[in-house]
Amino acid sequence: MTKQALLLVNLGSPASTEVADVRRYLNQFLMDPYVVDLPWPLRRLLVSLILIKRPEQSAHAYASIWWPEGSPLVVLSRRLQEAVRPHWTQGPVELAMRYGEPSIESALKRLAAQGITQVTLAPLYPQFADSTTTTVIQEARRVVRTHDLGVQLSILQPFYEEPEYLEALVASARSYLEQPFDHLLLSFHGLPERHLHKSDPTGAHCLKGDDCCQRAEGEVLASCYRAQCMRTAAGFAARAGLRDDQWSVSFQSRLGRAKWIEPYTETRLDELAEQGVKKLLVMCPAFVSDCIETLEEIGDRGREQFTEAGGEELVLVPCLNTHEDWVQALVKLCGRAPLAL
Ligand SMILES: C=CC1=C(C)c2cc3[nH]c(cc4nc(cc5[nH]c(cc1n2)c(C)c5CCC(=O)O)C(CCC(=O)O)=C4C)c(C)c3C=C
Ligand SMILES: [Fe+2]
Ligand SMILES: [Fe+2]
Repeated sequence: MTKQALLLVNLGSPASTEVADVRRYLNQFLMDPYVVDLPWPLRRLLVSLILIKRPEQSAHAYASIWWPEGSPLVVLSRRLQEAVRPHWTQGPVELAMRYGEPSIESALKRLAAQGITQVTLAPLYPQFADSTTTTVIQEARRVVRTHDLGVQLSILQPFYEEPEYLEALVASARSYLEQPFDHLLLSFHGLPERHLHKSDPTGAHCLKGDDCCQRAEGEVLASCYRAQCMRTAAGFAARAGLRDDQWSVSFQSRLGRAKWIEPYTETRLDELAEQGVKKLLVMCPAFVSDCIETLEEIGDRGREQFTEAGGEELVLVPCLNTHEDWVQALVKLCGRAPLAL
């Protein structure tokens, strides 16, 4: 029987916390036209400006969360790969990173060298964005085409409101939700507003009115990152049995001067402390593996900001990582991935 390989793809990290490695990683990441979506000369100029100070700051942040085995994101992704292996019986399970190593190119070439012709590509992002999902798919297609690998791709679709994903999220958070808390903040990675307008197929829906994301359906929902985040949050809250006043949504990791989607996590942390929230739970459902954005931005800086603003305790709920229910969910979702045209 023809083997069906599974290729899990996460974002990637620098090779080490050395400033030079962080600069190389940030350059590859930010020069991706799906991430900084400006014409090449402007993108080159802007990224070069960012690369003056950012590598040093980011290297410092990475050093504060780095594990003896390496970057948490890469280590946790490897552990996920190992956990998925025994359940994916159709063929080999490979892991790649969109930026840095192991690359999508090396993983696909390795599979093709084993005679694999069918690959299920799994971008590990629950919500769709050009800067995550599209760039992974395009890179995989480029590699297959350029190296004439003769590989046919099936592609895991954004799973932001798939019951298996939401139920795994609830199971992974259960022990935290059972303890007393004042509020749950669901903090998603942010996105420049411009990216939403670009992927809005109607050109007239996104960011029009306070409830455009709640109203999004069909092709608008399929391409709106913010609307998908709202669906994840509402689906999670309903399954976890939370009242509407017990939770809210925010967006973190803003970079540069452009307007990013709101509300900003930084603003919400101050507001919640001012409103008298003492014990705050924070979950980050845009990330399936803990990484610098969860461990450092929320777990370190966010915690400090919240307590300085008057809060008492910020508890970071771990990402899905290798939770058993998530492993089972991922295998099921990947098993249903449609063949790409
Ligand atoms: C224009 C810049 C960025 C966009 C757009 C963006 C979208 C985006 N990113 C993730 C997931 C992750 N991002 C991570 C780190 C990270 N992101 C940016 C910038 C943009 N992201 C930078 C510069 C960095 C590096 C860290 C830093 O210098 O601050 C990570 C973690 C990587 C790690 O090694 O731990 C993840 C994961 C999503 C889901 C997303 C769009 C929705
Ligand atoms: Fe990012
Ligand atoms: Fe939208």
